[in-house]
Amino acid sequence: MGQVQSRLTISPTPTKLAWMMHLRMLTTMHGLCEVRQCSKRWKNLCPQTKNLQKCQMSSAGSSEMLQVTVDDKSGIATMTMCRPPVNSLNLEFLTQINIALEKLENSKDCSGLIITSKIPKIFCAGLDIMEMYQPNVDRLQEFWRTLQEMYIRLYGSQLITAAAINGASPAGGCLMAMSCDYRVMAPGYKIGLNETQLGIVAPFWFQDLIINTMGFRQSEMALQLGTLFTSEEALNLGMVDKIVPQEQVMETAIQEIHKWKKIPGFARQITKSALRKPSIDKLHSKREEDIANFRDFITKDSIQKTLGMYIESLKKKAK
Ligand SMILES: CCCCC/C=C\C/C=C\C/C=C/C(=O)SCCNC(=O)CCNC(=O)[C@H](O)C(C)(C)COP(=O)(O)OP(=O)(O)OC[C@H]1O[C@@H](n2cnc3c(N)ncnc32)[C@H](O)[C@@H]1OP(=O)(O)O
Repeated sequence: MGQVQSRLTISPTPTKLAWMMHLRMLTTMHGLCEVRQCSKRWKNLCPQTKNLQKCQMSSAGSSEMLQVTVDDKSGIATMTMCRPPVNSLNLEFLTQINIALEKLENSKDCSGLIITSKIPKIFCAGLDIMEMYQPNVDRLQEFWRTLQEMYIRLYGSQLITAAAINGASPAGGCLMAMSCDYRVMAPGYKIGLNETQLGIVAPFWFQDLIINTMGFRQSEMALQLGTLFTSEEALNLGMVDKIVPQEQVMETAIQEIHKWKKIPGFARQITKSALRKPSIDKLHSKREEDIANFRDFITKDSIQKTLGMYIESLKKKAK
């Protein structure tokens, strides 16, 4: 077990150096645990368990935001989001997700990943709107880069990935789910890219992802209208692959990954990469431009006003 953990440690190879420096900068800026400290925690925790390895990847004071377990019999990892109240994705949370994705990707003992939520009725509420409202521009840009990173890692993962969608999944939550290979959802929730309803625009890579998932015509309607679909509508459109009762969502995701594991891994990975690489390469080639577009768009007075009104409407609704 201890050996398994040490293989999950991020090593500073030249290809990873830029990413490490980026993480270091974030840890310094935002008080997150250092990568090496995270690895140490992982090492320290795991020998205490038998089949199930548990890793707390959170910074001190925000423990359990992200729980990662790896079943060492099946090699299936589960990443459970628990950032109350609604698992919204802020800079620190995204950074933790990226660290976990990198570790799992590099682990020889992990072959599949399930992403799910611990918060009742919520999978993920998308981006933390507070990151975009009256922002510090440096942080805003870093936030967007970190979101791009999450998409690149998850959509491009060699692992078999499944979203166990056990609650609402608007916007960035939908992005996360659609970046997986398979989506199983509980009935009665909403999912979709609702950006236009907030007065903002889903960037080109969100658009590419939904088009890749459910085709152009349905995507152009969904994107312009900012439609949030019921689980049943999402199934009919191909946005999700299966609906099962809430209590069967996890088990169904596990069974599905077992099914995919029967396919020779090398062939499956090359096929996945060939299908997804063009979209990922496109973002790679336009990354800085996309960050600048996001910054310029979000910091417009008119967009700030609209976001302010949206935040107010959410707060009123919550009362
Ligand atoms: C031309 C170039 C273009 C370049 C690109 C430009 C721009 C693109 C930018 C970004 C893309 C954006 C992606 C996104 O993900 S934006 C986020 C979208 N998310 C939403 O709209 C979801 C909003 N939330 C809800 O609908 C509901 O909260 C819920 C998730 C369905 C849950 O409902 P529930 O009734 O259970 O909870 P409450 O509504 O009472 O909420 C509780 C509590 O949480 C706060 N909250 C909700 N969502 C968010 C969020 N996304 N971020 C931050 N905070 C959130 C809510 O305000 C309540 O707070 P309170 O303090 O009042 O308790």
